[in-house]
Amino acid sequence: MYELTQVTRNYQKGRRTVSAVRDLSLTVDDGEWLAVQGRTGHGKSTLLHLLGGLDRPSSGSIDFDGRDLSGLKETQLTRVRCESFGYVFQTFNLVPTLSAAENVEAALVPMGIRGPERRRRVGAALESVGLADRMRHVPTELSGGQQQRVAIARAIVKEPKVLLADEPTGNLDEETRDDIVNLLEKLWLERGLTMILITHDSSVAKRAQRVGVMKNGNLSILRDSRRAERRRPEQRKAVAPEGEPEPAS
Ligand SMILES: Nc1ncnc2c1ncn2[C@@H]1O[C@H](COP(=O)(O)OP(=O)(O)OP(=O)(O)O)[C@@H](O)[C@H]1O
Repeated sequence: MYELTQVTRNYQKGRRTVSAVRDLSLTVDDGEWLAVQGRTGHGKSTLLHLLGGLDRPSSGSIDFDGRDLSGLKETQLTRVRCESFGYVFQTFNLVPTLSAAENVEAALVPMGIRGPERRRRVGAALESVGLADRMRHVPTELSGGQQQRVAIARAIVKEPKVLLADEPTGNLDEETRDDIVNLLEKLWLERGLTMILITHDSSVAKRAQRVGVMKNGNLSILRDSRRAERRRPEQRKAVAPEGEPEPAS
């Protein structure tokens, strides 16, 4: 799915060059769930933006399903973003004047999906996040957890291959956090998504198949239970103790 080779993303801060991501090489399997932890300012969001085609590397390549994202023209990249990637953010990023259904629908407009098919997909997406009865509510009429569910519906309504989530539970209380992680896991399993999730919360990260830590722009893998899970998927939740760091692969 993803093959990152020696990816670096530099930013200019006055005269100083900051390498937010530095010489990072990483492979992400089709259908895997990778959690990324790390202290603030160590490049997690920058990595997620690069994976989602929202930003381009200063050097190195990001191969996604056989295409180097860094070499695509803007129109091609927009298309890949639109069709293949769903995004979920800490602050939900819903349009305040639009209803839940309209917020979800907005993701389908650039894809040219119209009429009854659009309505069907919006209804199904809101139903799959448990909000079929809140379609006409605007964000201020919804709780934080419900707003994040709308944002998740907006991400999955496109039927993307990849779900990229930046601190999706960062603004939620513990109980709501667990509900949202359960929902993300259900969608990941049901839809065969590749899921890459940034979190400061170890109790969220431990639910993933693979956990990495970003430090100074590079990623070290702390735990990898993909092989064990492939053998015994029904025991997924039973696998897991944290291991020693090893280089990203
Ligand atoms: N657009 C930008 N322009 C300049 N510097 C940036 C930009 N985006 C990120 N940086 C810098 O790159 C470094 C990594 O930032 P990034 O947001 O990726 O970290 P992070 O690990 O996601 O942090 P947090 O947990 O606080 O979100 C920081 O030093 C940040 O100031």
